[in-house]
Amino acid sequence: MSTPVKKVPIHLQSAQNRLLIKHGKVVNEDEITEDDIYIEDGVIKQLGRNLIIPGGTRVIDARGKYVLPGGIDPHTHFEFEFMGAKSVDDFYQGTKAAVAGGTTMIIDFVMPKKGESLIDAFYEWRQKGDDKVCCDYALHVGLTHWNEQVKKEMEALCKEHGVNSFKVFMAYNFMLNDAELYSAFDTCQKLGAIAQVHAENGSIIAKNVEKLLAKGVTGPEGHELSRPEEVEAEAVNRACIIAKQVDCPLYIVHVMSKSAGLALKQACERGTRVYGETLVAALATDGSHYKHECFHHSAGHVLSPPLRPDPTTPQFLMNLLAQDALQVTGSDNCTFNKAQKELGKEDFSKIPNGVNGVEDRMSVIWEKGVQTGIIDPCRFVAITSSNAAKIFNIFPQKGCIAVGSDADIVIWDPSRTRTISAATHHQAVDFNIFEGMECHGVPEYVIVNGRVCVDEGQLRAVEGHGRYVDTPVFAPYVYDPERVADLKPVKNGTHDDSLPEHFQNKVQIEEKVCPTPTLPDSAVSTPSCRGARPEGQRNIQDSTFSISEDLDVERKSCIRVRNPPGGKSSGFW
Ligand SMILES: NC(=O)NCCC(=O)O
Ligand SMILES: [Zn+2]
Repeated sequence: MSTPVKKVPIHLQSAQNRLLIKHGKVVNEDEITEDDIYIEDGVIKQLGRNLIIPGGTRVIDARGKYVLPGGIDPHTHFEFEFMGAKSVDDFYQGTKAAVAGGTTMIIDFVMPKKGESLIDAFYEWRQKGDDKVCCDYALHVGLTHWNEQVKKEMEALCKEHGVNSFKVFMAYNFMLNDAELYSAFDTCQKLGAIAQVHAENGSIIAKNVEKLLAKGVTGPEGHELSRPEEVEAEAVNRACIIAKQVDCPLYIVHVMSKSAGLALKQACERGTRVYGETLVAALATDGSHYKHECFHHSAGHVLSPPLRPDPTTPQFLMNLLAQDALQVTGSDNCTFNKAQKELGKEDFSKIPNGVNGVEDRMSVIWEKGVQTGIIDPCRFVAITSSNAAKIFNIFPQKGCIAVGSDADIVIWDPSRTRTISAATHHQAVDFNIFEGMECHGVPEYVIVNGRVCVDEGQLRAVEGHGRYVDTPVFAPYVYDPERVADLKPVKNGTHDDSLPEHFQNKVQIEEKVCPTPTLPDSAVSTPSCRGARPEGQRNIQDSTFSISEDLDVERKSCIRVRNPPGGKSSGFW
């Protein structure tokens, strides 16, 4: 376990804002190149061979290693009050663990209580996250009820708070009915947002739970029995049909079963704009654990939708990822300790739902996907970072190794192995669903916004080092895929203080909101005004020399960017 590192005042930070990564194999979603990477002030400034760089730059030798974009985990629940308990990984512990495993950005879910203002809940989440995050983060917002006020607040969240995704639930006691789903999707479409869906038929589940408990089935095995896979598949299908009526792009979170994956694939073939996320849990474990004699073991695996009893499910889902029938992997990290899981000791329906995964996602997916030969390293990058960055409209700032992109980078040693255990992981939770799994692929260095946060395997995460990142509406990869061919990131060359071409192509620039934007329009990147950030905190190290001094990240943040609405299409990869 590492010791937590507290925020270091700017004047005491040591000089290490310049890094050169040499001799590695640079993996992007579309190609592998043998380039060196020069990083300064948190941004990739040069990519290529024989780079001319300033003296005093730290050099990391990545010979024999892959150099990957840092992972983006688009599905976490840190410090989340749910089913009578609060998840034990907070934004510090959770993002620290993320970084330890090679993830450099997470997207968490703001979850308003039923009837609560969405904006109030958003601020509550910012308060929980801003000072604690060890890596960048963004927020989706849950719609736990539906009315005109919600609609208004969705608009404000999109226009003023950098939110472009809203999650609706078809299960739990805050689920929406079909008419409400229709209105929520319609609103998302008009705003240029993405609708996310927890797809399970909540009414069927409630009846099944009643029946099972009446029959005396009270243990964790009842969890999967009450939510069989057709109950998931039916909801996926229904959500797709509803979304298609209003032409709303849809993102199905945590696809956990073969039937649900196939329902999604078929909807896509029928012309629905739908993207699918599966979980690392679903790719590496299965429902056999619900039959384990130890309550803590079986309850430790309870999440919704459940792991499936069919042991061929994990490989089936990996194949769907390989075929691009699914596009994204998340963790749905929502961790409850053994004592909290005991809330459901007498009744499986009261076991707080959720498992770990934010730390182990990268290694486990490498093991089950690349090591087995089902996917190659490029596809690994696509499903662990680039596709999420595209869907949530932060590509190529994130999810990409290109000139002008954030220096969120993992140097990955495919020849080393590690064995996962709750005894050695960095998460707060006292259980690990991947206990004992040996994984090839270890992050030897993890660079977060230009700072080396895992250094030769040693975790040096910094509380508060991350920023809130806006996710602008009308993601071209979702709303305007025909234009995507023009949005190629710059894969070599030097940052010359002007906006990299790929950013120019991508965005319409709109100066507003912040009082003193002094940066020229040409030097704009995607993140926009973020609140509650002390002046200077983003500058991670002292610097007396810069080859591109004009690109001041703090000032850069004061210009908003917005993507224009575009045409429609049924798919983009
Ligand atoms: N998935 C789960 O079981 N817990 C987290 C909440 C949710 O995503 O449904
Ligand atoms: Zn979730």
